[in-house]
Amino acid sequence: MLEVRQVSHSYRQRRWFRRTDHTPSVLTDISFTIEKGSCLGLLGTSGAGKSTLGKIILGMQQPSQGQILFEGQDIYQTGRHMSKAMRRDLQVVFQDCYSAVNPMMTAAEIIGEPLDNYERLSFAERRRRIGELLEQVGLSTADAGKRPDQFSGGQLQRINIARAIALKPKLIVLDESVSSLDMVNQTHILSLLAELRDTHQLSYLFITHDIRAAMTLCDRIAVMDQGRLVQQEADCETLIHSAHPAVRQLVDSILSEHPANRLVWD
Ligand SMILES: Nc1ncnc2c1ncn2[C@@H]1O[C@H](COP(=O)(O)OP(=O)(O)OP(=O)(O)O)[C@@H](O)[C@H]1O
Repeated sequence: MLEVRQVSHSYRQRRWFRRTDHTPSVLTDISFTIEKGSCLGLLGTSGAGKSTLGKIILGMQQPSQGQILFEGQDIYQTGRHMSKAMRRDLQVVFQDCYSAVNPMMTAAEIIGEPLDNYERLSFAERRRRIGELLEQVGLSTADAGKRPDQFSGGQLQRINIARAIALKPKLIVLDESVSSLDMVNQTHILSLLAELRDTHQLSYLFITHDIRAAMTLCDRIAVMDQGRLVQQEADCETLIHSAHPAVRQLVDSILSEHPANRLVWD
């Protein structure tokens, strides 16, 4: 469904009285595919280039080189912006659930926004769809009139997920979508995402630095280091025992949280 083909990128820096400069390469020759109904975890430490790649896949940043093929079509083929139909099929859920919403809007207005942009629904149908979406993400129709400050972080992320699935997209980029939540909420949102993937045949690109979360949700995990894809595995055991320093760093960062694996100083 999605093919990232030999993508490289460096940001341009505009300077006064000088030609535009290119910064060093942020992404180098990245290739992978995501099949329908599957979830690829994109892991890497801070600055590895994960969010840049997410933006490129979402049509927000044209890559310096390479192609993003969505259902066989290059999303940048018509210039700098992707078509409206493709934008509908590609949605995103960001890490910061509070800044992703307008604090003055109600849950119904937030979830209803993409419906208003893409579909001409009657008042009753719009209301029915919003109620259905709220229930799909584990909230209730009674929450429709509440504003963001009346929800917990976990509940508000559910509203963001409801907005992302409102148009029945084919692929959702989850950019650190559970990272700011506590462990209990993380677990709930991860199982909600798994349930939605199965019922709607959704595909996910799950961007994270948390290998545990990735192993919970993803069928395959790709690890990035300094703009390069250094390992891609479907089998968690193989990944856990990888000798690559970038993978080891991610694996060791979770193991050290377990008391039995902590260093003991005499
Ligand atoms: N708009 C920009 N202009 C110039 N450089 C940028 C821009 N956005 C990101 N970068 C640089 O690109 C590199 C990769 O950043 P990116 O945000 O993609 O990494 P990341 O893996 O998502 O990191 P994090 O996990 O901290 O969000 C970094 O060195 C960053 O400074």
